[in-house]
Amino acid sequence: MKVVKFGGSSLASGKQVEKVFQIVVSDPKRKVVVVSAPGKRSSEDDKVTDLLIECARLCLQNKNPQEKLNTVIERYEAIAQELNLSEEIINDIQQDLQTRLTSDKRNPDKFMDLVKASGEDNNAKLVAAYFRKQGVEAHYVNPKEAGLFVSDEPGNAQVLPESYDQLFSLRARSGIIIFPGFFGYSKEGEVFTFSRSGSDITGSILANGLKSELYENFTDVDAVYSVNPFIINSPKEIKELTYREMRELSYAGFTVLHDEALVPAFRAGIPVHIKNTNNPNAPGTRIVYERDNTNGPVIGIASDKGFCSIYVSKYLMNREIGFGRRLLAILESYGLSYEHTPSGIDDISIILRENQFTSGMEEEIIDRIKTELDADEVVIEHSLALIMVVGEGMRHNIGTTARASKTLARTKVNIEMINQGSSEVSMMFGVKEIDEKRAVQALYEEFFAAVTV
Ligand SMILES: Nc1ncnc2c1ncn2[C@@H]1O[C@H](COP(=O)(O)OP(=O)(O)O)[C@@H](O)[C@H]1O
Ligand SMILES: N[C@@H](CC(=O)OP(=O)(O)O)C(=O)O
Repeated sequence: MKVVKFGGSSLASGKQVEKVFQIVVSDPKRKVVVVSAPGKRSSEDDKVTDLLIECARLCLQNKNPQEKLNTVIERYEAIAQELNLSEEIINDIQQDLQTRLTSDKRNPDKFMDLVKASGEDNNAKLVAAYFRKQGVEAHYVNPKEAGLFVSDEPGNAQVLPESYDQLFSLRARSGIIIFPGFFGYSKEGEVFTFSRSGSDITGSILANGLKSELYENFTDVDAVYSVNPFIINSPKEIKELTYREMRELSYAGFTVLHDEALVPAFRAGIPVHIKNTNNPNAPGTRIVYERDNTNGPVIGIASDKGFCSIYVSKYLMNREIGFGRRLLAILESYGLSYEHTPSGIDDISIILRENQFTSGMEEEIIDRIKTELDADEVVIEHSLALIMVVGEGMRHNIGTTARASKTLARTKVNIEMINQGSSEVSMMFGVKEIDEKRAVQALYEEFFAAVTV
């Protein structure tokens, strides 16, 4: 059997839901269908999840969410009308939203998760109703009833290991299971969501729990491209990737799959297949343990903005036992997570996402590093982009780093820092945000101009 996940773009309208139905029934092995909330119908449109977040925010500020709420309901209404579903489903959704929006707000983060999760929950009910209307046995299954338990971290939940065994029993159910993505329940029975785009994670958890032969992830592109299609027009499609390569690429900016979504499938050895709802006959991209290494050293180039670096230098830092630990402990005390720590003999840089800083935090941190660690220099550099060049072939190829840095030099992009991943399947270049696009374009030319991926 197969677990199939459809993203928000695949469920944005009635026409899209019809495509989803056709895809599911065309293969009897497609037993479990994980759905997201309706996404954007066009680039100017809103995602239902974003509208729900806005509704919850307004409620928390004691403001009237009615206008936003109406827009959410209109989205479901439009889908239901296109699919000729009865009014009843919309009444149920309306009632469900009212109940959630008038629930306990003493813990704002929990309230937010309860409202956010309604996007997928109500959509799963709607999709199940449509499948039944088409004469197919289909059942909405609630994550609590199925045993999908998660940690109680609002907006960032993690699956609890015992869930996997519980989910296995779903195999025995008759018909097609329509399962809402993006959230689970804590042991206390409260709703907690994964981080944004987390329906990908739900699909992978179910694939693992149900020991599925394949996890198919349907989205709105024909394949994972070797570079973000917003940076290069029609980039080369990737046919096959290893889990390690995809994990690095999704973490570094390939938003087509949530970066945490591979782990459950990987642990159970389940291949992941990315496919296009709008073009299901396209071969798509397979993510597997091992692949043939015939494409050259690099399989993909990802990039992301919004980073900063805390540069710390101190003469004889190399001899000072515990310096790194004490430096990271300062960041830990502010709840900051870091991405990379390239270092030299007397200096170290900590790379982190700059949106984690609250006002005044930066000055305090500089001050503490200077006084507590007696550092000679502490400088925070903002507006950095990280470019990740990824490929299993890099391990066996000499000179890939040299090729990449020469290319950036030729393009007149200054490299602020370099980090060769210890896994040897990636190398990272830090550049100024304004140089990101040019840098990625030049690297793409260098590594992909004459290559089949
Ligand atoms: N390297 C890449 N390959 C394919 N798509 C990418 C890549 N990098 C970013 N994307 C973006 O990911 C999008 C699909 O992910 P997402 O919007 O989350 O879809 P869904 O609605 O199916 O969850 C694509 O439309 C594309 O814009
Ligand atoms: N709807 C949620 C979860 C999700 O996975 O959505 P999508 O499949 O549209 O990325 C979000 O927007 O974060």
